[in-house]
Amino acid sequence: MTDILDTPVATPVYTVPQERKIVTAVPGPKSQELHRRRLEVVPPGVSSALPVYIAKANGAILVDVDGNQFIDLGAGIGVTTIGHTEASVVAAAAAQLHDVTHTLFTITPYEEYVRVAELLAQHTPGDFAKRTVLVNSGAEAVENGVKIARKHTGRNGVAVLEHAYHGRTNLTMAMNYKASPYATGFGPFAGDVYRAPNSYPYHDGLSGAEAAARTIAYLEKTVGAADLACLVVEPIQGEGGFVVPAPGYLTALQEWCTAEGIVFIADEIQSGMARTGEYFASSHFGLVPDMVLSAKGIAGGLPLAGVTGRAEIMDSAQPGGLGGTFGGNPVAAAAAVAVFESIESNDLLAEAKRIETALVGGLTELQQKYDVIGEIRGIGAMIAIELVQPGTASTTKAPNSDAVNAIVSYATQRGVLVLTAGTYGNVLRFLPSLATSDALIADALSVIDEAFAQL
Ligand SMILES: Cc1ncc(COP(=O)(O)O)c(CNCCCC(=O)O)c1O
Repeated sequence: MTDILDTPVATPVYTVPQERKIVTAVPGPKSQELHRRRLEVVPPGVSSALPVYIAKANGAILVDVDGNQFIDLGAGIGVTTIGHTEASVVAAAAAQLHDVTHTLFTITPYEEYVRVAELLAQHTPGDFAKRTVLVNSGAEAVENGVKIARKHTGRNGVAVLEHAYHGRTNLTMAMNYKASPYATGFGPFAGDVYRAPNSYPYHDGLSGAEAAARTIAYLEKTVGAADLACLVVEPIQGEGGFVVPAPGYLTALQEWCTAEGIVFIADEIQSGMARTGEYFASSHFGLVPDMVLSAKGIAGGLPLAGVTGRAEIMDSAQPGGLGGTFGGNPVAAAAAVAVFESIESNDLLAEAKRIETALVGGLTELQQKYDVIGEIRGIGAMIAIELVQPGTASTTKAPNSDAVNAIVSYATQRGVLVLTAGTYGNVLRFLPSLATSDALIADALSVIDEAFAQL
């Protein structure tokens, strides 16, 4: 039998040369003109990390209106995981646009929604009956996961972890750890949300069992299991800085939840959909969540999110209790089917592992040169470096956000788009699409090497 790794993966055909190219100042003149227009009609609350206006995107490359080409190491914060304008996604969405663009699934359903629910049942961890409700955004998925857990348990309490991020709606703002810029001034916030210490091995030095005992003790004292509907956990914390918990931490939390009748919800909105080399990061930790939340990469750039859970939990919601006008839109659902098919046909789980090797190898070389690189962490194509003040990597590990900002600025001027993260803004995160070649990663890291040398 041919090993899947021996199966030739089709060489993708790109519509944009996969190379970095800077031909004007960044931002260029056309971007600057567009920015002037934007300031007249878009509030500053909608900020842009890099105010260059993108005219085309394909594979791992963004092309701005001035003809500059950027290596995109952010994928729109983990959305274009299989590559920008991936051919099969474009074809599936285009075909669907000609057939059905909208009916509202809760009025007259259509197959694409059902097919996505079947694929999520197949690829989320756990061999049991599952149900999925499709919505439009990650925060909407979190909101629906919480309300279904509350209905199922008859309890109100929502437990979350330090350094978590879950969205920008009223409930999810209350669930986030960092207030600014997401929540400042936007209160009052939803109640019955209880935040406990997480596992952050680089800083706490705790084993998974020790960190889990701390989390559980905190929740038992501040709210009590009997009042908790759910515990919502990112297997790898995204906006919090790609914090990978200590081995055993997450399964210890899940065991406690199971024993106490608390719904364990894995927020896989940033870590899911092949990003880490598994369909869902939970699999790396032996987790079988009661509910898995998906979004971002699921539809290749189109807005779609899923709440997938044990049938007996999901079926707690009364008929008509779940829905929304655009939830599971046919075009987004068709794109999602193409994403799942592309992950299989192009062996993208292996590509994520390839990218981990390329990124970790290159970043390890940089860490040997620059002592401000405190830790390299992450899994698959979800890798980050935490930057610390010089000389503190093995002592206080004091955050160094100035270095992060200087590196991002240097890199973007030279055609490499890399994103920040972390509660203290001192994390550089790498979320490249799985279409990013080793050569592009090496080129991008050479620019980041120059940036470190300039610090
Ligand atoms: C784990 C996790 N859960 C939930 C969400 C929220 O998903 P939405 O699709 O942005 O609502 C996210 C979104 N993270 C990026 C936010 C970007 C921004 O708003 O500036 C996440 O990472």
